[in-house]
Parts: sequence; C-alpha cells; structure tokens
Amino acid sequence: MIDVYLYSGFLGSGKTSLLLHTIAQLKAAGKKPAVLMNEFGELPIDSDTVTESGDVPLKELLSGCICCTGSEKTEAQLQALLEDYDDIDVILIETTGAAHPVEALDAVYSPFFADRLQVKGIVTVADALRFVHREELSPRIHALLLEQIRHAHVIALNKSDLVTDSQLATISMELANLNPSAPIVQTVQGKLDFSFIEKTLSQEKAAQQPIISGKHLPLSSKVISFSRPVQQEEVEEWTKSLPDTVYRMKGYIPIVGVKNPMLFQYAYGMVNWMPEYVKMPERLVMIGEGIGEIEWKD
Ligand SMILES: Nc1nc2c(ncn2[C@@H]2O[C@H](COP(=O)(O)OP(=O)(O)OP(=O)(O)O)[C@@H](O)[C@H]2O)c(=O)[nH]1
Repeated sequence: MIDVYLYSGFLGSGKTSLLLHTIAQLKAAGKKPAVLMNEFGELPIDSDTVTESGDVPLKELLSGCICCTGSEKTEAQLQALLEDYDDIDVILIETTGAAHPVEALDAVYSPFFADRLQVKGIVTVADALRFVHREELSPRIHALLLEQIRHAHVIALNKSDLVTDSQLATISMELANLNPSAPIVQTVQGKLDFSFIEKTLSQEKAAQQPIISGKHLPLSSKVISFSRPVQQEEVEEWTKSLPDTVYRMKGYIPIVGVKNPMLFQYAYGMVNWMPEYVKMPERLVMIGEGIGEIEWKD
C-alpha cells in the first residue's frame, strides 16, 4: 500500500515549503515520494520548485476554477501517477490554498484505488500572521480558513517567526479550540519533522467525512504581464497600494539589471524575491477577491 498525505492550508501559508522539506526527508530515508499538486491559474510555479528538487514524480492539475479541486481530475492524475511509476512509497497531495481539504480526499477514496492507497490524513499549514488577522477576510474565505484547520490531523503553525511569543500562545489556544484533537507544531519555513507527521497519523483514523463543498468562493485569479524590466522597489510600492483582498501573488518579474526574471512571491503583505537560473515566463498570477480592475502600470 502507498501512504497518502494531504497538505492543506490557506493561500501562501507555506504548503510548498513543507512539501519540499518532507520530500527531502523522505528521500534521505530512502523512500520514493511522488507529488500531486493542485495549482491555481495557469502557471505551474510550485511544481517547478518541486521538479528542481530532483527526480520526484509529479502530476499537476492546472484548473480553470481556482476554488474547485475537481475530484475527477485528481482521480485521473492519481491513476496516471500509479500507472507511470510502480515504485512509489508515499504520495503527497498539495491542495490549492483555495480548496476545501475534504474535497481532495474524495478523489483519493475512490474505490478504484482502494487496494493501493492508504490515506493517512490531513496536515494543515496555518499561517500565524494571517490567523491573527483572519477577521479581515471576507466571511466565506474566513470560513474556508477555519474549515482547513478543523479538518486537520496535524497542524503546522507556520511563519511563527512573524508573530510575538504571546501571539503564538494565543493562536495555539485558538487553534486548539477549533480542533482539539490535532497536535499543533510551531514551524518556520514549513520545517516540520516528517517522522512526527508519520507517527501522529499512524495513530489516527483518516477523515471519512462527506464532502463539504468550498466551491464557488468569491475568489478569482488573473495573470499580470510585464512588457519591460522594472525596479524591485517599484513592484514593492505597487504591492503596498493593493487592497487587502489580494491574497496571493506568484510569478516571474523581469528586473532591471538582472539576467533572468526573478521569482516573486507575495502573501499577506510580505514580499519575497528569489533569483532564477533559467529564463521563466515573465508573468505574475494574482489571487483574490474583486481583483478584476487591478493592473500593473507599465
Ligand atoms: N517569514 C516566513 N515566510 C515564510 C515561512 N514559510 C513560508 N514563507 C514564505 O511565504 C511564501 C509562501 O510560501 P509557500 O510555501 O509557497 O506557500 P504555499 O502555501 O505553498 O502557497 P500557495 O501554493 O500559493 O497556496 C514564500 O515567499 C515563502 O518563502 C515562514 O515560516 N516564515
């Protein structure tokens, strides 16, 4: 049987960071992990990062509607993964931060895989800073964030470096109230020991709840293009002018004097730049509510 772990969590909370950390640990332990990613928009940015980490089999879903995981598509990708690779030990499924975790379980519990997959459970990454300010989210998005926490079997309280110790204590208490059974581990950059996840989930009975749909949330995504290289400061100034309903941005931006477009990440007001060694498409994906009018002023 192949063990299956689901990684859930709000947009930009640190799921990919946790995923990469998990892959490294599994490989170090001689295991062969495979990844199923549920990307938003049309740019497979996270999967590029995973592929860079080596020879990890990967299937991605580039779905049109970012708030639906599309369990039939997940099922088809799982099937393809199992057909293409017969030596996988562990499958890690990263759901888009705009999806309800139980929707992804639906696909995994398909009778088609019953004799091959063993669902271990859901690890939810909670973004400490986002959680502190969760009341600012619109009611449905707020509800999704809470659902992701309620369904977790393990909670990684990530970005713990961005809040104070007393905030961390308060958040931990609030998370425990929402989900009394899941252990809460404070993390930075998703560095959670996989053996802890494995051990905790081996004692759990994986979730079998019916599907509670997170479908048709008021979220949308758009692609922003750049026709010329820009200054990093210009982009950072622009991000400060954006409404709070821009939840996430990821993509590659051409920067004056830098050879390749740089990887740009934005989550809850925080900006992150990384150099790229290959030339990636100069585009940015934005996710949020009411973002239709937002443009980059060239
Ligand atoms: N300060 C800080 N930043 C973090 C931490 N973990 C992740 N980040 C940053 O937050 C951003 C999002 O991290 P990802 O791991 O890509 O998050 P994600 O949940 O996979 O994002 P989506 O797939 O868009 O939902 C990146 O810029 C990370 O470098 C952390 O513990 N502390």
